[in-house]
This record gives sequence, C-alpha cells and structure tokens, in this order.
Amino acid sequence: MVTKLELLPAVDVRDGQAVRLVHGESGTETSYGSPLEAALAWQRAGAEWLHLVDLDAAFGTGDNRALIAEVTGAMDIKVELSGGIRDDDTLAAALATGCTRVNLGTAALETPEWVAQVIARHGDQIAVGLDVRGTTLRGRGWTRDGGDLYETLKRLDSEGCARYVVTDIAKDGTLQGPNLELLRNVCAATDRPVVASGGVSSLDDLRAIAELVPLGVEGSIVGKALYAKAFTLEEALEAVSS
Ligand SMILES: O=C(O)c1ccccc1N[C@@H]1O[C@H](COP(=O)(O)O)[C@@H](O)[C@H]1O
Repeated sequence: MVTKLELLPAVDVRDGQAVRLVHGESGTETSYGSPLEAALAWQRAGAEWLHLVDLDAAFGTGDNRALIAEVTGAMDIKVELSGGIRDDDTLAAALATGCTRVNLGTAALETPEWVAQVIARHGDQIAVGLDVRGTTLRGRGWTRDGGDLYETLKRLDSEGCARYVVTDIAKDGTLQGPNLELLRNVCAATDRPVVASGGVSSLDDLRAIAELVPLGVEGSIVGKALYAKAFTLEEALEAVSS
C-alpha cells in the first residue's frame, strides 16, 4: 500500500521513435526522438518508474523488441513494460529484459485462461491494462471491443490479478484532465492497486489523482504533458511528494 502517488513517465515506441498518440489512434503520432534518450532523461529527473510501451507490437505492425530490451537494460529504475505481450514467447521476452512488471491488455480480453495461468505463475510481475471507452474494454491497439470493464475486473480479481493500469482512451494524449470518476469507480470495484493513465495536463491534475491514493490509486502514468513541457518531471514529483 503506497501513501504517496507514484509517477510513471511514459515512453511509447513506434517505428524506433518515442511518440505520443491522441486517443491511442494510429496515425496521430507526434515524434519525440530517441526512446533511450527520453527514458534516460526521465531517470535523470528523478523518476522511480518508467512506463515503456511497444506500440508496434500493440497495433500488430511489427515490434521494437530489441530497442525495448536495450532501453530496459539501460535503466536503474523500475520498468513497466507493455504492448504486444500476449503469449508465452512475448511474455518470456518481456520478462527477460529485466523489467519489474508487464502490463497485459489484449490477452486479458482474448485469452483469459492464459492470463489466469500467468497471474498464478508470476504474481506481482503481471498487471492488467484496462483500456476503456466508457465502460467497454478495447484491445488490439484499442481498435476492438473486448467486453465490460466491471465484469472483466471481477474475473481478474478472482484470479488474483495484482494490479490494474486504467486508461480512459477518450482522455489519452489529449491534455484534457484525467477521468477521476472512472478511477473512483474502479477503486470502489476492486481492492487491488490502480495505476491511472490518460489525460494528465497539469500539476493540479496530479494533485487530484494523488487525493485518490487512500481509495487505492497507487500511481499515475504521465505522457503528453511531459513531452509538451506543461511541467517538468521534477515539478511533478515535488507536487505529489507529500
Ligand atoms: O499507450 C498507448 O497510447 C496505446 C495506444 C494504443 C494501443 C496500446 C497502447 N498502449 C499500451 O499497450 C497495452 C496493450 O497492449 P496489448 O493489447 O497487450 O498488446 C496497453 O495496456 C497500453 O499500456
């Protein structure tokens, strides 16, 4: 149980570049250069976590596996890895990078038996990404519906899932503020820690998410706001430090 909100600066990789998308839609990329440089910059700024995403693997347009392994290997901080981790081979490759945990999206919707097995086998190293539009989960690069958020949450809870990364797709990459109501509702539906994702635009947004720590929000992913220089990571860490 954390008392202070953890921040996870994001590095999303597409075609070898660090990018940000709007609503997670392919084709909306803004490029921010080298993923390794971005990750090292967040580490130098004091991050304790990195949220590293292979977008090509998530979209099914190839993968950046070697680069993701290079970036993870270069980090002294904890790494949460996601995108395209859907079977034994991709999970083994992800865990072999030395990452702290992986975040499963599509697999939790399409191959629930496999996900139950890997939760049982790997425990805290497995998080599930609940990527939602309204209360409908989306998989395969957020292009396909994958069932009801709360039914899936109930199933995953019963299987022992350690934590959830909750993304409001409508907010992601928009700088429109987080969906606090969604976070409150998910926290009310599970006793597992929740990592918030999508929409952070200001230090006040982070303070508002930090107020949900007593409800079960453990961390927040921060992406576009950092790349757009709405604030620095140092300022963000300071804002949630008490
Ligand atoms: O992070 C994004 O912007 C994003 C956009 C579109 C698809 C996925 C995205 N991110 C991460 O990918 C995993 C899902 O990958 P998969 O379904 O397991 O292959 C998701 O949890 C997000 O962390």
